[in-house]
Amino acid sequence: MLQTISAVLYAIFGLRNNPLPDIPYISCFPTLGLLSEKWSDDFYSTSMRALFNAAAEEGISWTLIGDVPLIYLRDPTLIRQVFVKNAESISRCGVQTRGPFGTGKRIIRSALITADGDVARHWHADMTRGFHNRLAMEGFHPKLISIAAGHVQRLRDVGLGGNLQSHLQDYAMDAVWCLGLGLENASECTRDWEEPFANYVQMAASISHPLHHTVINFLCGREFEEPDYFENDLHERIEKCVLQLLEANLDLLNPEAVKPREQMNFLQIISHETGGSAAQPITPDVLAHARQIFSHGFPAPTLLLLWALKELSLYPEVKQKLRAELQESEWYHQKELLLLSRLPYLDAVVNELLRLHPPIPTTARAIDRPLSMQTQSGANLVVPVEARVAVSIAMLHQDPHIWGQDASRFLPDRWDGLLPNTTESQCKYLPFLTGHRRCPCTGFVLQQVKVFLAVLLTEVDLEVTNASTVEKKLGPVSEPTEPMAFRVTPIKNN
Ligand code: HEM
Repeated sequence: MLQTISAVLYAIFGLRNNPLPDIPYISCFPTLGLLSEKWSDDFYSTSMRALFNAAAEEGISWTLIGDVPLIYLRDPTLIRQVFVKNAESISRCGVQTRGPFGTGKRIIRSALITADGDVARHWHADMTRGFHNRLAMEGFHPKLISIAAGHVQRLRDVGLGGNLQSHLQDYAMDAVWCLGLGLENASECTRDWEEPFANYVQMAASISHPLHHTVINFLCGREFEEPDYFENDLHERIEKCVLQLLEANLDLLNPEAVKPREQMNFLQIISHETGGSAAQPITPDVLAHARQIFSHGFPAPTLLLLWALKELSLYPEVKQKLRAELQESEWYHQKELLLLSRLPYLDAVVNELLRLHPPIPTTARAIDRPLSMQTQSGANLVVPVEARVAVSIAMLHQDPHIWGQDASRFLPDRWDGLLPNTTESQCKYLPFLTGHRRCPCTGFVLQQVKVFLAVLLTEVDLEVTNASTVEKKLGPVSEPTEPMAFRVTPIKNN
C-alpha cells in the first residue's frame, strides 16, 4: 500500500520533472509527512537505511517527501562539498522557515541554532569564547571537578537505580549552567523543564508536524512562516522556564558586579557587552543565549555519558585500562585541565564513543542557491533550490567503506595514530559537524565528559546491569530503547 502511494507521488512529482536523473532514487519517503508519528518513526529509520544503501556506489541517493526532493549524502567528499565548500548556499531554516529547522525556529525563536548571516556569526563567536576557549575552560576545571564529585557521591549513596539517565542529566544541567550562569545546582531548579523540553524535541524533529502546521495555518488564514497555536503555546512554556531561571538569579547576571572578567559567567559577560545593567541584566542577547543553552545544553552530553557507561560495562578490559591510566596519571594528583588533556587512552575512548554513539545522529539543510556537485563516478549534477540535503552521522560513523569491517565494534585502539581533527576535516567523523556551523561548545563538552569519567572511575565502579539488552533508537537524538539500570560499588583503597 505504502509503496503504491510512493509510486503515485513519484509519478506526479518526481518523473514529471526529475531534477536528478543520474543518481539512485528510493521510493519510500513521500508518505512520511502523511503518517502518524509512530509510523513515521519506524518508516523513517527504514528509509534512512534504504537511502544509505542506495548511495553505496555513487555516494549519493535521493527520494521525495511530498514534492520536496531529499538528497542523501553518504560519500565524505560530497558532504565536504556541501557543508564546507558551499556553506553559503545552504541553511537550516531556509526561506519562509520551510527548511529542516523551521519548526524549531517557530518554537524557540531567536537562538544561534536557528539564526543566519551576521547574527549567527556574532553569536557563534560569543559561544566559542565562552564554551571553547582554553583560558575559560582552565578556570572552570576545578568547579567542574567539584560538580562531578558531588554527583559521583550521590550515585555512590544511591548504590542501585533503574534510571541512570536522570542522574547524568542532573550532572549535565549543573555543568552547563555553572559555566553559563555561575549556578552550581541548576538541576534542582529545572525539574519542571522536562515536559516542555520533551515536547520541543518531539515537535521540532517531527516529520509529520510540518503538514499539520500547514493545515492549521491554512484553516486559520495564516502564512506558513507564522507560528501555529501549538507552536506558540510551547514557545510560551519554554520562555517561562528560561525567564524563571534567569530572574531567580539576577545577582549572578549583574553586569555591574565588580569582578575581574575571568571570574564572570558567560551570560554575565554577554549582558555586560550588550547594554545590560544591574536593574535590567536580561538583554535580548542574554535571552537568546539562554534559550540556546536550554535547547542544546544538556541532552547531548547526558546521552554521550550514558552510552559511555554502557560500553564500559560491556568492555571491562577497556574500563580497567582506562582506570589504570587515570590512577597513574599526573592529573590524579594535580587536577589541572592540561594534565587531563595528556591522557591518550582517555582521548581514544571518548573519540570512539563519539564515533559509535554520536548524540546528534542526523543533520539536514535547506538549499538556498542551486548547488553544483560531482558524484563518485564523475557525474555532474545541480541540486535545485527547493531540495533538502541530509546526512546520517550515525551511519557515516559506521560505514564499513570508511571504518572497515569492524566499524560497528567499540574499539578505542583504532584511534592509535588517528587524529579526530584530521578525520573531521575529511568529513569521515562528524560528531560536532564541521565548517562554520560546527558545534561551538566542543571544548566544554569534551572536558565535561572526561572529568565525569575520570572522577567516577577513580572513585567507584558503575555497572549498567542491563547493558546487553539496551539498544539505540534512531531519532533526533540517540536515546536508548529502555532505561539503563545501574549498580555502584566503591573501588578498593576508597
Ligand atoms: C556531546 C555533546 C554535543 C554534541 C555531540 C553536539 C553536536 C552538535 C552538532 C552535530 C551540531 C550541528 C547541528 C546541525 O547543524 O545539524 C551542533 C550545533 C550546536 N551546538 Fe552542539 N553538541 C553538543 C553539546 C552542546 C552543548 C553542551 C551546547 C551548549 C552549551 C551546544 C551548543 C550548540 C550550538 C549553539 C549549536 C549551533 C551552532 C551554530 O548554529 O552555529 N552543543 N552541536
